[in-house]
Amino acid sequence: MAPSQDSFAPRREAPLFGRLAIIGIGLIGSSIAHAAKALNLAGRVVLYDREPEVRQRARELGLGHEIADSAAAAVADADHIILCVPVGACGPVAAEIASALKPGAILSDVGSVKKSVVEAVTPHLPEGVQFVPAHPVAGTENSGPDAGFPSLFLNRWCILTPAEGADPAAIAATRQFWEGMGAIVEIMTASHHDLVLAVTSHLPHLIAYNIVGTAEDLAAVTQSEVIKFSAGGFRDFTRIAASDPTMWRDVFLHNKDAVLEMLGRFSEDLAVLTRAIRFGDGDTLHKHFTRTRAIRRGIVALGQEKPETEKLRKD
Ligand SMILES: NC(=O)c1ccc[n+]([C@@H]2O[C@H](COP(=O)([O-])OP(=O)(O)OC[C@H]3O[C@@H](n4cnc5c(N)ncnc54)[C@H](O)[C@@H]3O)[C@@H](O)[C@H]2O)c1
Ligand SMILES: O=C(O)C(=O)C[C@]1(C(=O)O)C=C[C@@H](O)C=C1
Repeated sequence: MAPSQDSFAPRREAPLFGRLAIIGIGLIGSSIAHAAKALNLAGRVVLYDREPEVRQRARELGLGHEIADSAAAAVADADHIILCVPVGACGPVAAEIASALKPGAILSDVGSVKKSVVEAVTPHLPEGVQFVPAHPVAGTENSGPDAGFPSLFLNRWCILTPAEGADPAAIAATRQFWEGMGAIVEIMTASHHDLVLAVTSHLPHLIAYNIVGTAEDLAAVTQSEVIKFSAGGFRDFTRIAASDPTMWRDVFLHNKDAVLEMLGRFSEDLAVLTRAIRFGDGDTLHKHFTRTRAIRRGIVALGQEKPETEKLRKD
């Protein structure tokens, strides 16, 4: 059974926004739709996706209050608009909806990369529309309109990266919206966001994509036993490596500099471990593994580990 509405965040008595428009009905767009409707964060939740079969599925699932047939129709008269499309599509979608945005509206997004999204969206912003970029650091390896669930953002970070001088009221409303879905909001610059996420999210995905590909390439040598014996660490990598190819292609193309910087550091550190193994330097290995174990325990102590959310999802 899905968690009851009140079990993950309190329902608002009065909606925060009159009309919320969500462009892109995948994992994140459908999760926001579930939560915003259940928690009364918006009086009317309108969704649009460029794929007709996704719109059809969203209707069958009863997502939001209405599925629009064009992006312009979805955003017309909307107070808050969230782009939930792959990062490479944010600029083109902003161009598509620009003339339909009403003055005073707050435009936002959920992209996993922030600097390139800001650069792509800002030139299309009409006078009187505020852009408050957001990135909920919450997700799964699943995509599409069936993948969403309302408690996805509960106790997870949501990073806002407003430009210097952005309207404080628009930032405050965006913060309230994400806090309303149970997220913990932090504000930083887009560049800093991209550097931090390169190491905490983008690099781990690249490593997972790489190791699963390598194992597959070695199938002949291992007699395909990678699949049979993949109960432990490798299985965790396969979950991550099952993440959406379009989304992750865009992440790496749009956070190139930060990912390459972190990949360089990663390769240097890997060389140190490689040397320790080659020369039987157990002390170096033991010290390193002790340090990383402490990091994991710190994350668990901070409550940033996922099982809580996963559990809610399965209930
Ligand atoms: N998946 C995650 O774990 C996760 C977590 C946080 C943020 N994000 C970010 O959220 C965004 C969406 O990711 P998702 O996982 O929901 O992806 P998804 O693949 O589940 O959904 C994306 C949807 O966008 C639609 N779309 C693509 N281009 C479009 C366009 N031009 N106009 C209208 N619709 C369009 C697609 O048809 C698809 O239905 C991405 O920018 C991603 O970086 C993802
Ligand atoms: O848990 C997962 O499946 C995720 O990959 C989620 C994850 C992450 O790296 O933490 C992936 C990309 C998003 O931008 C935010 C969250």
